Amino acid sequence: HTRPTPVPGNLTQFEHLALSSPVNLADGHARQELTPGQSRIVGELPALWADVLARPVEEVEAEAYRTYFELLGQYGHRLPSTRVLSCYSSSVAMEIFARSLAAVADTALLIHPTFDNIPDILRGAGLALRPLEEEALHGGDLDPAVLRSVGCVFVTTPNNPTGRVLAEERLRALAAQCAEHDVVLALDTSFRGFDTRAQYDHYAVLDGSGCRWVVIEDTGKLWPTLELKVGWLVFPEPVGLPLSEVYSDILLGVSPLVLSMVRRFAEDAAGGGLAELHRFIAGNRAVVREVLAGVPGIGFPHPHSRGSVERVELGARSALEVWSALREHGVHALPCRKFHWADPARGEHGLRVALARPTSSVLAGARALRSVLLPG
Ligand SMILES: N=C(N)NC[C@@H](O)CC(=O)C(=O)O
Repeated sequence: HTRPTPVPGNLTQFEHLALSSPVNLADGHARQELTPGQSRIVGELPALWADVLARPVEEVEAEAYRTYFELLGQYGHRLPSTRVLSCYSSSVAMEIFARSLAAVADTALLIHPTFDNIPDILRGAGLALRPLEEEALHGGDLDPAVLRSVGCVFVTTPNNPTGRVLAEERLRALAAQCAEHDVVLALDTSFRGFDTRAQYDHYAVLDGSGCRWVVIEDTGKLWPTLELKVGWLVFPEPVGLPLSEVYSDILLGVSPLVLSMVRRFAEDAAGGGLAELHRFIAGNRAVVREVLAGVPGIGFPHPHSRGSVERVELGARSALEVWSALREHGVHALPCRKFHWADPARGEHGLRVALARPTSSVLAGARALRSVLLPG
């Protein structure tokens, strides 16, 4: 008699359960097959190892973030005031940011919904949180009374799991409000690689705004690099946060081999790989929508999302019950309850499906979901 698995307490624990499952459509990490160009880079790793041994690490690091940032339209790293700190992952970067922010502020205004490790990390650093609904963020200026009550506005863009992108004009207006109220503006841009609408030069806008800002960039969601990735903390000096000091508590630096591999993947992406990835993800999104078409009560609340995840609304069905039924088929998706960190009930009927997977896995998972939704 096996003990029933307790319901995981956060999204990453759901994802951990999925790691060894036959069809893992839970986490937002890239698990599609390597392209031929990417496979060739894997074959180059021994040569890259020798190459980085012969070069200064700061040169390898600058080459990596320049190539990656400029692949995605971001040129502000060239500004003399810009600092870039390389971290083992975007969540490590987030932890460093949270500890630094907590040294100078006690409350953050955080986009809602979003991936729950963000509020968990911010609260873990002792910060109180207020939710910023997407509609309010995209709708126009924020309420000055709210801005006066927080030390930071934190926005995930493109957002997870909605795919909603902060448009350039909205970023400009938000940064101006943050400058006016001396509120730190923080952006988590982990999904920007999937959406060209998120690839206008954010740094040009931020640098011109006069506000204090921090951007977290992430290479880990785009390419299937077995968790070999970099999270970058990007900010202007002075930013009024002890980022460098807290960084030095956590690490000295990331592997130059990983930096160099990221640079090569970014070069391959610039040579056509990124457009191919977008087509691949769009194809997998179409598979999910086609297989589930016609199932009563099913909805796709984010029709314009281009991110590597798709939220499916299940009508009156409980996402947790569907998640359990899917597990019987060896398939894992992600119940959306915990994305709604300030109002979990709004995630009760949502299920997120990962799209950065082999198309055969997406097809198998969507078919299993259809069979669970249409029993008999
Ligand atoms: N440090 C954590 N918790 N990592 C998981 C996170 O990367 C997964 C994610 O962002 C997503 O599945 O959308």
